Amino acid sequence: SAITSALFTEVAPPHDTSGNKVTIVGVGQVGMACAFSILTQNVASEIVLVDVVADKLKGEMMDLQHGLTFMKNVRVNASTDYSVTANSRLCIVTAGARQKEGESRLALVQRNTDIFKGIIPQLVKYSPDANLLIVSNPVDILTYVAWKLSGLPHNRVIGSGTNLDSSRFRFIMSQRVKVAPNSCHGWIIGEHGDTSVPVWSGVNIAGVRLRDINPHIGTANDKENWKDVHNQVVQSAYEVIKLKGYTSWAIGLSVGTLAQAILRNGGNIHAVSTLVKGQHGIDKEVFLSLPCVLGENGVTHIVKQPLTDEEVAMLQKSAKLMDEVQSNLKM
Ligand SMILES: NC(=O)c1ccc[n+]([C@@H]2O[C@H](COP(=O)([O-])OP(=O)(O)OC[C@H]3O[C@@H](n4cnc5c(N)ncnc54)[C@H](O)[C@@H]3O)[C@@H](O)[C@H]2O)c1
Ligand SMILES: O=C1C[C@](c2ccsc2)(c2cccc(Nc3ccc(F)cc3)n2)NC(=O)[C@H]1Sc1ccccc1Cl
Repeated sequence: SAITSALFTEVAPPHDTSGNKVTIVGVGQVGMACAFSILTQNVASEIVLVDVVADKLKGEMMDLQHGLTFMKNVRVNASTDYSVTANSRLCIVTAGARQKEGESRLALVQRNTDIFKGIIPQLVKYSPDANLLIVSNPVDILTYVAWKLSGLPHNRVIGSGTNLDSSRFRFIMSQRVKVAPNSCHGWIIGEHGDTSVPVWSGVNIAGVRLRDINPHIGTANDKENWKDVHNQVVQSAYEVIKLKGYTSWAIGLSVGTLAQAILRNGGNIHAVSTLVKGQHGIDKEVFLSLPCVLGENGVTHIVKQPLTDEEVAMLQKSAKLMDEVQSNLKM
């Protein structure tokens, strides 16, 4: 235009894509909480939103764009056409149908698997070198589905897994101990949701294991009933659903932290869903959460936690059930 040609002398053609591009598929409650968390944590230089509902997609894009004067160097774009996602370093998938009251997990899985058939191949077509971060539920099975549909190496297909479960556990623990949640340490592993596995031997404050103080911690005959902390992780998820109808802020902050570890090649360790075949005697191709080292090549290491026979048995039970569900899926 007359103004820009009066204003600028072009020196070189600007690149139309930036180095730290993150795509988020699904601009529902979770997807937008992830977008806002990534925006405010300065994780990406460009955020691209994709959804099938064009009006909602454009509205969410505009609403974020109107706040960019308060941010430093980040751009926001959106389209229902996947070409807008080209050269993303990380693609986060929150798309899918929400669990309906009383809906069986298997019904939800097939519905979301069918949705993934239209998403995952498109993401890989335009960003073959990206990491995929799956959030949609049931997240462990859908991370397996995404891996199979993507053809990517399994280390670059990650599920948010028990990262949210673990953050709820640490918060609830912090309320008991009355110190900051990030000073309370504990790892929930295995299958995300109702059947997750708390590793009581690792629950600690400043490296002091609570089990060394209370040897019965996590068992039925523990006077302080610490097992209830894990029960509350599950109950609180249902309570939030009952109170507000969905969950968003905690999962959004969790995904922002995972994105930061991946995009900054941080080497941070998080409980995320990864291919666990060969770990803890699991011989099936299933994705469960274990403490993983995260960087720009996805999951580079899995921490070999010493587990009790009971903890191993719970992981193997989840692995068996998920393998059965996966074998019944029409991919
Ligand atoms: N892993 C976790 O810890 C965790 C936590 C909370 C929610 N979730 C899951 O995240 C998912 C999203 O939850 P929500 O509350 O945001 O649901 P939502 O219904 O608010 O949003 C889902 C979005 O996906 C979009 N969508 C549907 N089909 C699509 C397609 N083919 N392509 C692109 N977009 C599509 C919808 O238009 C909608 O905007 C659910 O599966 C939920 O269970 C996971
Ligand atoms: O995985 C989800 C999806 C869910 C959810 C909640 C209870 S079971 C699944 C979620 C998000 C959005 C919609 C719904 N709907 C819904 C869930 C259960 C139900 F019976 C009816 C509707 N649920 N909300 C969540 O916080 C997370 S984390 C979570 C869930 C169960 C145990 C422990 C954890 Cl850490």
